[in-house]
Amino acid sequence: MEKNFFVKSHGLGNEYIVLDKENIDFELTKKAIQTLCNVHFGIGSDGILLKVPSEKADFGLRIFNPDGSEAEKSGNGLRIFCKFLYDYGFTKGSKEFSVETKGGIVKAKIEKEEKGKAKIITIDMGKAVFDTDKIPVNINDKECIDYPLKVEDKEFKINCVSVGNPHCVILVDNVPEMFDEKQVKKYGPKIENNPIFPNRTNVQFVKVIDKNTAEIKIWERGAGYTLASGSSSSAVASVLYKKGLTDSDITIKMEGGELKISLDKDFNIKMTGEVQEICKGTLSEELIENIKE
Ligand SMILES: N[C@H](CCC[C@H](N)C(=O)O)C(=O)O
Repeated sequence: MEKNFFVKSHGLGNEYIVLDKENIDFELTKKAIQTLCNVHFGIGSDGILLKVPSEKADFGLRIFNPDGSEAEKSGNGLRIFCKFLYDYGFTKGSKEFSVETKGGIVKAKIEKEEKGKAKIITIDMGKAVFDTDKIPVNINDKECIDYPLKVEDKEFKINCVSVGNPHCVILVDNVPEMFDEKQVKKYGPKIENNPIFPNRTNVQFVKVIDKNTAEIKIWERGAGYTLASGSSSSAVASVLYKKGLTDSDITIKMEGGELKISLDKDFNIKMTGEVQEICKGTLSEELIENIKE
């Protein structure tokens, strides 16, 4: 692989740049991440996936948001990373392997390939956790379900969960006006940065369609409005199942496409969906010089 080789892929329109730490000759600083993710000064992306060594799993992954912050988990990011590992020969043909993330070790399975390239991937996203001290959410209650949160002129009933990264799930049935991109972009950051979330949070606005289908709009921590999110889909499915609003197998519909989520009775999550490579190449010397400044 050439020095500073990169691949850019997307999972349902939520795109990432993949880099291999052993193959780049610059530090992935906050400035480097922000530049690479910027569509004008860099490649443009919803985040960076950095392949790193692991002692505990077959592979290691660090996930960075465009604002430079590090995420514990990313569902689309994991599917994109596992496609990269399989397509570029790192798994030596194996279709099942493990990946260590900041939010725990996950198992991956290449479900479907076409011409030797991974197309559909299932990720065991780990277990949904509702304990407020583990999410974390700074409120006195042990769990944060239907908790009233005032945000400017609105009061939301929030449901918080961690799937490795923190999520704040809001059903729109009593705030139907919130199922709208403009409204999500207005209130999303105010919730993301609310002081009850010491590590900030991802935010989802949810419309339940039936017992096996929900539709969501997403405001991501450190990334903003995105067309799809695997960890958000996992978080929403867990909250809806816990509240008895849906069954344990659910399709989450998003602007960028849909993901299949299945839960067991202990809230262990499986997520299945497509991934597509967009482009690959090497970062130019001039870009790297700018990043290093
Ligand atoms: N912004 C998220 C990470 C990426 C999540 C999303 N892209 C996904 O597919 O899960 C966070 O800071 O927790």
